[in-house]
Amino acid sequence: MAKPSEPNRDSHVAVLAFPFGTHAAPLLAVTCRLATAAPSTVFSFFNTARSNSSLLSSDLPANIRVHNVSDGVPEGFMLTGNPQEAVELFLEAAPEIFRREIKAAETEVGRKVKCILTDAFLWFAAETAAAEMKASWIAYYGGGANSLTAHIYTDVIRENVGVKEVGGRMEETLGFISGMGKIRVKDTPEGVVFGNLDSVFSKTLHQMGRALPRAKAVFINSFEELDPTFTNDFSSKFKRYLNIGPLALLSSPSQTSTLVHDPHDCLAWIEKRSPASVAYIAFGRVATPPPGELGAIAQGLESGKVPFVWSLQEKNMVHLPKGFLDRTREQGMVVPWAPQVELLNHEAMGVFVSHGGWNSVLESVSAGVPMICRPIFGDHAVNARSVEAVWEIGMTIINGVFTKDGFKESLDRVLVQDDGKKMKVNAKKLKELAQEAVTTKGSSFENFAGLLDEVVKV
Ligand SMILES: O=c1ccn([C@@H]2O[C@H](COP(=O)(O)OP(=O)(O)O[C@H]3O[C@H](CO)[C@@H](O)[C@H](O)[C@H]3O)[C@@H](O)[C@H]2O)c(=O)[nH]1
Repeated sequence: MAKPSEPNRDSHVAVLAFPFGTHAAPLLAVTCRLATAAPSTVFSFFNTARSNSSLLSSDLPANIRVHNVSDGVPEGFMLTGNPQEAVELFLEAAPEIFRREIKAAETEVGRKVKCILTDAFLWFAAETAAAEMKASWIAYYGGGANSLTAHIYTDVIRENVGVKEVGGRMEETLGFISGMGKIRVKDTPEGVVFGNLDSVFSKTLHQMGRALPRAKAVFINSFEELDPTFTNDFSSKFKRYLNIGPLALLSSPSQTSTLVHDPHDCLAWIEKRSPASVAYIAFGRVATPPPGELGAIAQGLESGKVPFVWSLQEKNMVHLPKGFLDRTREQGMVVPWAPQVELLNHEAMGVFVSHGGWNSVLESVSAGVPMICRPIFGDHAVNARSVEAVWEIGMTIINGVFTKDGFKESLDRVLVQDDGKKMKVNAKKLKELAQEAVTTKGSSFENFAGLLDEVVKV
C-alpha cells in the first residue's frame, strides 16, 4: 500500500493510529494537513488493514505512505466477539508491532524517524519507541478535553470519591476539579472509579493520564473557546497543548474538492424538507443501542411524525418494527451510511440524536445543531452531560434510554418547545466561535502552525 515518492529532505514522521472506533480517520485527516504543509517530510501512517479499509479513500498527498500492520490477534486465535478483547490483544502486541514496522519503514524510505505522532491511547508504544530511536513523541487525544480531564485526574477523582462502594456517590459532582463542576461521578468513563479498574484498557488509560505530560506536545480535535478552563489547565500541565479543530470545518468534503460520500442520496432527500425540521440519528461506528431501543426509536419517530435520516448498520435493520420501513417511506430514510457532516450543515437539520461520540458532538457543535444524547460507553456520558449542562445545547434522552414516549417527548422538546429554541441559540453561538477558531486569525489556525512546527522541527 506504500505510495512511491521521492521527497528531497530528510525528515520522516511515524504516525501510529489506534484502529478502533473513530480514532484513525481524524488522525489521518491531521496527517494529510501536515503532509500538505510539509511536502518534503515523509509521513509513514501505520494502521491495521481493517481500519485502513474503512477510511474513505481520497487522494492522499504523495508524501504519506500508508502501511497495513498486524491487529495483534495471534494466528488461529478465535475472538469471542467481545470488542474489548480485540482492543486488548492489539494493545498488548502494539509495542512490538510498531517497533518492527517503523524499522522497516526507515529502511524503505531511507530516513530515520525523527518524530513519532500517535493516538494518545498508544502512549506506551510511542514512548518506548521514541526513546529507543531518539525521536520526539507527540500525542493526539481523540476525545474532548472533558474526558481527557477525567483521565488526567483519575488519581484525584479516586482519592476524593473512593473506588469502593462508589455506587452511593454516583450523583455527586466533581467540583474539586476545575471545569468539572457540572460533571457527576456517573458521567466519568468506566475504569476511572467504577467498572473494571484492572482491565488492560482501564490501566492503559489511567497510565496515559500520567504519561501525557511527558509528550513533546498533546493535541486534540477541539477549539480553545469551547472549554477555556481546560485549555488553561492543560497549557500548564503539558509541555504544549494544542486545540486544532474542529476538523469537520477544515477537512469536510464540502470545504474541499473531495467528493461527498452519499451512496443513498440523503442530501437530495433533505433538500426537500423544511428548515430545522429533520432528526438525524446515528451512533458512530461501534456503538448501537440494544434491539428493544431501536424499536422504540422507530415508534417514537412514527408517532411523532418527525422527518428523519437514520444511519443504521444493515445487520441491525432486523430489529425495526414490522412494516416500519414501508410505512415511513415518505417520512424518512434508514441507511447504512450517511454523509453526517453535510447533513448536519443543511438548513433542514433540526436535531442530532447521537450516542455522544466526540467526533459527532464536535460536528454538531460546528454545525450549530442541538442534540439528544443516549450515551452507551466510554466518553459518551461525559460528552452528553457537557452537551446538556455545560454548553446547554441539547439534552440526555428522557429516561436515559429510548422508550417510545420518552423519545417522542425529547424530540418535541428540542424541535418545538422554548427549551429547544434556547439550545439552538447556544449551539449557534458555539458554531460561530468554532468557525472563528479556524480562520487565519483564529486560535486553531495558530495552534496548527504550532503543531506543524513541533512535528517537523527536530
Ligand atoms: O453514517 C455515518 C455514521 C458515522 N459517520 C462519521 O463517523 C464518525 C463517528 O465518530 P464518533 O461520534 O466519535 O463515534 P465513534 O465511532 O463511536 O467513536 C469512538 O471514538 C471517539 C473518538 O475517540 C470516541 O469519542 C467515541 O466514544 C468512540 O466510540 C463521525 O465523524 C461521523 O461523521 C458518518 O459520517 N456517517
